[in-house]
Amino acid sequence: MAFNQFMHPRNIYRQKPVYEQLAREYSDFANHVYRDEKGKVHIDYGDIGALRSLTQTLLKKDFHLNVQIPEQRLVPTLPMRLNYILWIEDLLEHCRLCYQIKAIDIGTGSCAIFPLLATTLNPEWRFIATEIDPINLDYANKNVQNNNLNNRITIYDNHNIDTIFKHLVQNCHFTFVMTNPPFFDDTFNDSFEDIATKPNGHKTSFHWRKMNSASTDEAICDGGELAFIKRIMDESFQTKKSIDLYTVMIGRKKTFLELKCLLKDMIENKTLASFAHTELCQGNTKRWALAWTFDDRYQLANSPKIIHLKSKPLIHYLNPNMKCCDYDIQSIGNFIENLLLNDLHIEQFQMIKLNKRIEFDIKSNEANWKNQRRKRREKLLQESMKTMHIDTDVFIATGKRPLDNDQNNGDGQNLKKFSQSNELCKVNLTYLLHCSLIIKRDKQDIVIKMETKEMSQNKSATYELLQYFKNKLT
Ligand SMILES: C[S@@+](CC[C@H](N)C(=O)[O-])C[C@H]1O[C@@H](n2cnc3c(N)ncnc32)[C@H](O)[C@@H]1O
Repeated sequence: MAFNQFMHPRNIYRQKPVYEQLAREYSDFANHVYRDEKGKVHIDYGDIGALRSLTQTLLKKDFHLNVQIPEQRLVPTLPMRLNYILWIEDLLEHCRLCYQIKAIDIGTGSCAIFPLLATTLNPEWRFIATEIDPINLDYANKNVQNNNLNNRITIYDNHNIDTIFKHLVQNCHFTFVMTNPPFFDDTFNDSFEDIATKPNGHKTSFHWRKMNSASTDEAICDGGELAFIKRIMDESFQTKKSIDLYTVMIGRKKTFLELKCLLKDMIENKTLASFAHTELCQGNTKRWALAWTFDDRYQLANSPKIIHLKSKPLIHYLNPNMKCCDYDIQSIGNFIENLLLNDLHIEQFQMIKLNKRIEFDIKSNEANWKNQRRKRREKLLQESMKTMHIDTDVFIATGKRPLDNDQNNGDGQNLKKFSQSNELCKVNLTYLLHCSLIIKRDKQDIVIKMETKEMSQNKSATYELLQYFKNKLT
């Protein structure tokens, strides 16, 4: 379950469900579990019946949703679908889109999983959910009715209609569009592979098509997901601000990178206001999502995202002749704690003192470690002006001194931007910086080891903070 730690922070399935307990409570699910030689309960991830039962059972247990999924139709994996919905919630929060939320789900499947989950989590939201497959349409309608959601979710038969969604938007405004599009090209040459963990714990790579019960309509469209999403993009250029946010879930990294480049070009050509992207992680599977908008009130570029950062630990050997504090783990830990609190004003950190090491977990949305040299220069300048009896108020009030250059102005703006995003990130739980810092011995030496953690928006903040500590720990 390599990627579970990168699931959305509000995803309840970061904690894997306990199959033994589920089997005790739900008899249908109990038919699909087995015990290994140590007595631990598992399901066979290669058995579509078991996966179907798992999704139905979790929908019932965790969301009180009663759902039927027919054989020969796609079985949605719940944690991944939930990741996508939670990211959309973040985007709406970021854009302050809170009222009268009306959405379109393109290709809702038999389960109508996105509208059912999203309206259960957000009692104000309403959906039009489209489908072309007759069996899916039938089941989606029943699933909506059986859960008494027909006043909030409308299933729409898109069959025989050439456009994907733009016909729904005439004289209507929607808050967002979402879709998990059909993924395969009709040439059947797509090698869309997932990595699965066998019950014995070994990893195996398998061809997804052999593993899922999806019908041809569900899984295949001309040109695969890339062509389908390009059609959505084309239509979005006709509907523009009639929909606040356009979002898509993507199955292949290659498609994601190509679409991201397209969106970047559109931003450069000023045909689009902004766009955002994120990773959606579950178990051993990773998907991607993109969002774009034509409305420049919504600054998607600095919206919350989850990126799986493969980071190498940064290790720094401390100088035994350091003057700032004693060369022992306790003193260095206290010195760093003091810097975090009183110099960097970071309040979101934990310090754990263990027998032979001290560990910190640090989160921040303020980059106060930046521009330390400039800050020192400013302080010195102010002090020297005071002794020269020059009125420093003018400079301090405007933030401009004769020595200031564009770089300095830019940095000031950056700091402001970070503190603004602080407000937003409280809800979304992503940070400008999230890292661990460990102080420990390596033979005779003391080292600090820093590593970027999952809620960090990028890796550079960890490098910068290490640089800051290096300058202080002399
Ligand atoms: C990959 S499935 C996704 C199903 C569901 N949303 C989920 O995430 O499990 C894609 C769905 O899109 C439907 N579909 C394909 N082309 C469509 C179109 N032009 N309009 C609406 N739905 C379409 C398929 O029938 C299929 O159910």
